[in-house]
Amino acid sequence: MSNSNVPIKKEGILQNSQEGVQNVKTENNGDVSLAEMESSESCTEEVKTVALDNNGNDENSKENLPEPKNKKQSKEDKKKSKQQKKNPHPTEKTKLFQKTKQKKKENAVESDETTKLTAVTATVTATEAATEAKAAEAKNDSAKKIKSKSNKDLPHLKINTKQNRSSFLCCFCSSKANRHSSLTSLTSPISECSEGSGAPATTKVQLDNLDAISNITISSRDLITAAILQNSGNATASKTSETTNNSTTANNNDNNNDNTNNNSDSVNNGNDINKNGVTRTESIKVITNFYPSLRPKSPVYHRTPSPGSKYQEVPTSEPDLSKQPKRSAMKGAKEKERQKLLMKQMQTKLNNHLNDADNNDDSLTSTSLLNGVGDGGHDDSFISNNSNKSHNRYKKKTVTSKFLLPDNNTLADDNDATDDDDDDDDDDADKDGALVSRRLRKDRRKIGMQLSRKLSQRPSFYELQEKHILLKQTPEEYLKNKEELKRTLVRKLTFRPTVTELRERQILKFNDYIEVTEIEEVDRKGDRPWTRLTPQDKAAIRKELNHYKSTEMMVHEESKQYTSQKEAQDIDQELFTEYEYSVDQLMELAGQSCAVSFAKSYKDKKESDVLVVCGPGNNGGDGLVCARHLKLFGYNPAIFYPKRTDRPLYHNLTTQCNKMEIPFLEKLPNSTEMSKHYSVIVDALFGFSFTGPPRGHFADIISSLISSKLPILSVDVPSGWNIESGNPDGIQPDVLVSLTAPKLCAKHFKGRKHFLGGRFVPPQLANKYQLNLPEYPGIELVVDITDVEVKNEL
Ligand SMILES: NC(=O)C1=CN([C@@H]2O[C@H](COP(=O)(O)OP(=O)(O)OC[C@H]3O[C@@H](n4cnc5c(N)ncnc54)[C@H](O)[C@@H]3O)[C@@H](O)[C@H]2O)[C@@H](O)CC1
Ligand SMILES: [K+]
Repeated sequence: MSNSNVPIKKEGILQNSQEGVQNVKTENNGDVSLAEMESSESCTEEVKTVALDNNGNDENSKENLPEPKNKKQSKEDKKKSKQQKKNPHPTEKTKLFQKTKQKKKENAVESDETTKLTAVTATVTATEAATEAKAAEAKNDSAKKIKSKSNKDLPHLKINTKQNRSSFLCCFCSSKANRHSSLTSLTSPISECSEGSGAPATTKVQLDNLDAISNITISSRDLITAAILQNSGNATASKTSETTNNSTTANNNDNNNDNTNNNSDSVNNGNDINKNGVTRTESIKVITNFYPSLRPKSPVYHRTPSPGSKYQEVPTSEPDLSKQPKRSAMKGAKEKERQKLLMKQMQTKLNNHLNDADNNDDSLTSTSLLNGVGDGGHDDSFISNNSNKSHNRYKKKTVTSKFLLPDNNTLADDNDATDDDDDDDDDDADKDGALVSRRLRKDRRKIGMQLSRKLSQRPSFYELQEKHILLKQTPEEYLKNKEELKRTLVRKLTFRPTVTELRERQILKFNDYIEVTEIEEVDRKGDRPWTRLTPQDKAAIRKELNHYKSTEMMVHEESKQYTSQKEAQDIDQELFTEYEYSVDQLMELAGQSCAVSFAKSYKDKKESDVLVVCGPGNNGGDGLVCARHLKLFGYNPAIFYPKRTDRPLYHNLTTQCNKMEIPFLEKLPNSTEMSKHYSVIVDALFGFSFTGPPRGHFADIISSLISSKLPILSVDVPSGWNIESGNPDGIQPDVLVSLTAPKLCAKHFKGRKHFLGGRFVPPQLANKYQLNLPEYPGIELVVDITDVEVKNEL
């Protein structure tokens, strides 16, 4: 059975190269040829692949070209080909080639001492010497073709120079120590391995060229691919090696007849066995970081050369597909609980760490990072900083770590599998560990700041109470406060004033009783139906009522001859509305009537000073007009006008007084000064619209007027009097000038003179309201009614 029929794809796994990528290749001619791809600084990330078809041929090479070579190598190959043509003895050629490569390898060791390598174990067996000549010829032909092609166009191994870890394992020395030595010094010939004594000379030639493949980095994906392929290849080789030893040898002989197939097979079939019984095996052990399940549980790579056997058995190990993860990657029902638990642990640990000094690396290294707590916890791997070895293995996860967790015991299994390999990288692990520590510290600070900021933004206790999230009081306290409030209100109700007290304070006003008397029936049927009362009808009704009230009706004695305040206001409004008088007209006549009454009353006080006190209403306007006429009559008036009105009428009246050089007092003199400077006071504060007790400063003004003891002439109504009942404690004017008609309160006037002014009331209106006004004598504007019995006052 020919191994060439097994489509095995192999990649040279190299690491950490800054110099480029190189390829290892064997030939079926028994001689080991190394096709080195030229190193180039510009292609540190370049990926070179080898793609093989099912026949084991290189798909990338349409012409099945051999491995690419640089010019220098091509020249060397040319020389070797020439030498082979001249002296086709394979042994001498191999020796020369080995010497050359040994020198190159030593130079590479000096220039690349700091390079890290992980894992590649390769054993290559050579074919029989009889086929070397033919293979050399084929190689020579291939090298010529390569000259015309660039390296990029040639078939190549897929090698990524990204830094990563892998294991390099010597198949000849399966022991830990020797593997270690092979890893740390890949450039040294494998023949130096003490336990690789079983390796034939041809193998030494192959491994001597490993210096060219040192220090090359591959990606994780490549490592995984290589691991899978390598494992399958090893398995295939192991299964077939024992049973097909002889046939394999024959097959190799067949392959020698085809140079192109030889080239491919030499790369592909690392487990091929030549007829000398030397096993050609490459073993690659790859430790992947992201797919632990792909790793063999017990990675044992044995080379167990059987005595007398021509091949080497390499046991393989399959990935344990039945292995279950410790935590489910799916978001299950318990996922939230698990996340809560992790968050609790994280917060506890963070609080402890935040209290520690930032430069305390030891405390940091006692923590672990947990990935993906916030996003579902898909990655449950932990990093334990107690072990620097683990840092290196998990450094990629550290970059994406988000939270700290106090857990460092989850790497037991992984460490078991990699302890031996990680011993080789202690120095690197220290550096990586420092990086991880800094990263951890940075993440920890960032998380700490975020949490601190969130904590600082949390609502306070009182805010929660205001938002009714937290109850301000317990239910018991609420009921207790409610009962207390109820008792307080009931106690206050018991202290409320009685009806009598409210009546005394004039808060409640109502009649104590109603007297009902029987009267004779009155026929009120008219000649025509009453639909709308005319003013004459109203006047007739009012007259009838007044007559009835004054003669027959059993009413209060004071109400028999006087009308109400309401009636006086109605007459006033009717003058303005029905008779279309203006206020100016009536006010001028009213004021003039007051001045005439003043002159009639105080004939001996001409040229004396008169204080005219004006209020805010029309009664005050009457006072302004009176003052102007007093000025004209020869008196010396002064006006105190504390509350002025902005209406044009009053503005004009004020202006007129000013033009008449009547002074306006800014301040009312006290009673003493008032009595000293003035002879008479004209009271024009309030008229018939006054209600209630005087408000504001008017009470003091009225008191001052009373205290002055000066004679007071009141316009229409003594200010501060109740329009119907008067005020015995108020102003007691010397002269009262009633306008239009005497008001009910005029009954209480006990002064010296009582005049009726306002000779402007139309007779119809007087008749309407049954005023029974006295006749004005002659052309007088006023009539003295001091001694006249007034029957119908307003
Ligand atoms: N048809 C008539 O009888 C005429 C009446 N005239 C005069 O107009 C007067 C009526 O004028 P008004 O209707 O403007 O009334 P008032 O001149 O009597 O005064 C009303 C003003 O006094 C204020 N006031 C009322 N009660 C108060 C209180 N307790 N404390 C403090 N301020 C109080 C009111 O707020 C209002 O500004 C009559 O008395 C008379 O002097 C004349 O001007 C023309 C014709
Ligand atoms: K008055």
